[in-house]
Amino acid sequence: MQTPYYLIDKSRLLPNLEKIAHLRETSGAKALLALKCFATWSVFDMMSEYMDGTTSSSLFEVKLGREKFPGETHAYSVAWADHEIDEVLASSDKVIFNTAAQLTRFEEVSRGHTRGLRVNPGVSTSGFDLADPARPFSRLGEHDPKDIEPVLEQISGFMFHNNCENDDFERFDNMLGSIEQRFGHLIRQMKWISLGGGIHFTGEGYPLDRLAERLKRFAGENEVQVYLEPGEATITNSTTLEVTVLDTLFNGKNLAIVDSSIEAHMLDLLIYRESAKMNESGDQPWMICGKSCLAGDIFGEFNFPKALKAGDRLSIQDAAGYTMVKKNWFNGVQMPSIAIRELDGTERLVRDFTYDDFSAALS
Ligand SMILES: Cc1ncc(COP(=O)(O)O)c(C=O)c1O
Ligand SMILES: NCCCCNCC[C@H](N)C(=O)O
Repeated sequence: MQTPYYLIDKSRLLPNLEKIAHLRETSGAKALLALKCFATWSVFDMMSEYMDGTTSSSLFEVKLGREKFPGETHAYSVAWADHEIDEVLASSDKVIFNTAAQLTRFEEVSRGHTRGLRVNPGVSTSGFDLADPARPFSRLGEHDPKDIEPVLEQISGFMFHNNCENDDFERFDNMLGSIEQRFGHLIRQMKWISLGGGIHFTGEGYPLDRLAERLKRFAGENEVQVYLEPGEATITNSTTLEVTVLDTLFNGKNLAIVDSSIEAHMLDLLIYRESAKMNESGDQPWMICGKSCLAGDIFGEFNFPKALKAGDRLSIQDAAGYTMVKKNWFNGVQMPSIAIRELDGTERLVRDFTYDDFSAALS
């Protein structure tokens, strides 16, 4: 297959899905895939056997969830536009408003639909200001019980999303405790509560059964159906970005230029200033660089067993979350195709991109 391409390996996706299924069974919580993180629908048939549906951040994600992923479709957006709301309602099972003002604005048109409100608990686990829903002056949800009380009658659920790559169960437990302390009297008047995404419960060594027990207790004590919205936890470590070395040079360090671009194909790494991951080792350090014009288009520095040369194939690990949904045509760099490795080891191409797609993205 011609590089670059994202390779979704079902045998690496499966263990995550099995953990999700275990959590659902033992806790009673429902799990919705957060499409903002991963929306490559060619594997939705498999994922939907282990999950309850999808949640969204826009009208188009709502429509994709409804069209491609069997099960429940939750519709959330930071703000719905007047011209969107009819389609949002037609394609969703629940609509979640970000503010009481949006709920009020669309109260009449959404009457009869299952409705919820995003609540911002004011605490989060994000180490990144950029991804911290509880950052100062956050626009993400209502934070004051006084502003929520007047609209309580119109809703049956809340959505909290305040975790970010949180692999620390104690921290999750404490934060849920503080949510109960501050909003418990309101939660107990609801039928369902979504606790959002950002819990790294599919990670190695995560105490899944303690999480299940905590969620079950939360659901029981508050008499609510719990939902989780895992994005990253669902697809972590399932996918690689397959690239080829196009050129090498030396400028104080060994540099290899590959047929991909961090800015175009793994943008989150650049945004959050993180290195890509590679399963390589050896005593030869190489900097792996992208082919866009951006000086800092660098995937990271890795050790290899021998010198790299043009034509070498490399696999960049953990390339599913917030990659394919954010890929772009910067510099007109060839957009990676998407391929799937089936459970029997066979690989098939499910999407490739051509000059026509590049041209059609603009006018
Ligand atoms: C409301 C909501 N739910 C779920 C998620 C998914 O988070 P993660 O991919 O970290 O699990 C996000 C991330 O932005 C979110 O904002
Ligand atoms: N790896 C660096 C942090 C990634 C942040 N995750 C994506 C966004 C997140 N779900 C959010 O709540 O904004």
